[in-house]
Amino acid sequence: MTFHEQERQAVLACRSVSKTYGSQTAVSDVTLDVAPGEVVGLLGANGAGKTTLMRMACGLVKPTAGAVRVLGEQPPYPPAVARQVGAALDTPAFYRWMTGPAQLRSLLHSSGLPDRGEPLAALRRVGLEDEARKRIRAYSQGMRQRLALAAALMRGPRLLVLDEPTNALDPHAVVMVRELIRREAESGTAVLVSSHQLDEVQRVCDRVVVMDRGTVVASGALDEIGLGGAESLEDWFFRISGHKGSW
Ligand SMILES: Nc1ncnc2c1ncn2[C@@H]1O[C@H](COP(=O)(O)OP(=O)(O)OP(=O)(O)O)[C@@H](O)[C@H]1O
Repeated sequence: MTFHEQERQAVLACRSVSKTYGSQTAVSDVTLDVAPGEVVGLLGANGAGKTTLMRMACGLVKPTAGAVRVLGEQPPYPPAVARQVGAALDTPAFYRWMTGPAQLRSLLHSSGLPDRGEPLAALRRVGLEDEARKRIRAYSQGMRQRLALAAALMRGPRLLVLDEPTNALDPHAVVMVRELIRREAESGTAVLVSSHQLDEVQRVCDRVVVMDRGTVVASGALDEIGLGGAESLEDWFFRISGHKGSW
């Protein structure tokens, strides 16, 4: 497949993307595709550039150089494309006085969409149906994280961008999120997910991309990166990054 055919097939295509903040390079010359039905894990130490790359993918941060495309369109995404992007990034901004269903409904309305039952269905998918009457200010951190996931899923996205979706979750919720991500991918959604939980990444991702100080230092399909014998993704990560204990 040629480079251009590959780009046409990808839901998300990042081409030589960089982002600098003053003299600080957050992301440098990253090229990355995510195809329909593929789950790509973004790995790397704190400050490696994962969140910045994900923000650029969602059109929230403008690249200093290079191009990002979702479904062939560059940011700012037209509404028809923006609706196909579901994102749960670091600290979601919720109206804390609202209930979960009211918050999700308000997100639908702000994009000009009616409520056809998506908010309650999404809350059920993340196991928050019993919290429907509670105001968000009374949610635990894990509940807020699940609400962010519900918001990302609600509109049936073709691209799902999840920044550390399980970091505050209890073990049952971690399994639920894993199954949910796999189910989304099986239905054709392209998923880009960052995580420091390498055992989870190994369970859920088809391919991993490792970033270090803004650049991609390794990448590959999980069945191709040569996890030797009993080697885990964690062992592989430390072997290729050569700085055990730094994240
Ligand atoms: N708005 C900003 N202004 C200045 N520097 C920034 C900004 N956002 C990110 N950076 C810097 O860019 C680099 C990459 O940050 P980023 O948040 O993308 O890393 P990360 O891989 O997501 O880290 P973590 O694993 O801790 O979430 C860091 O050095 C960070 O300090």
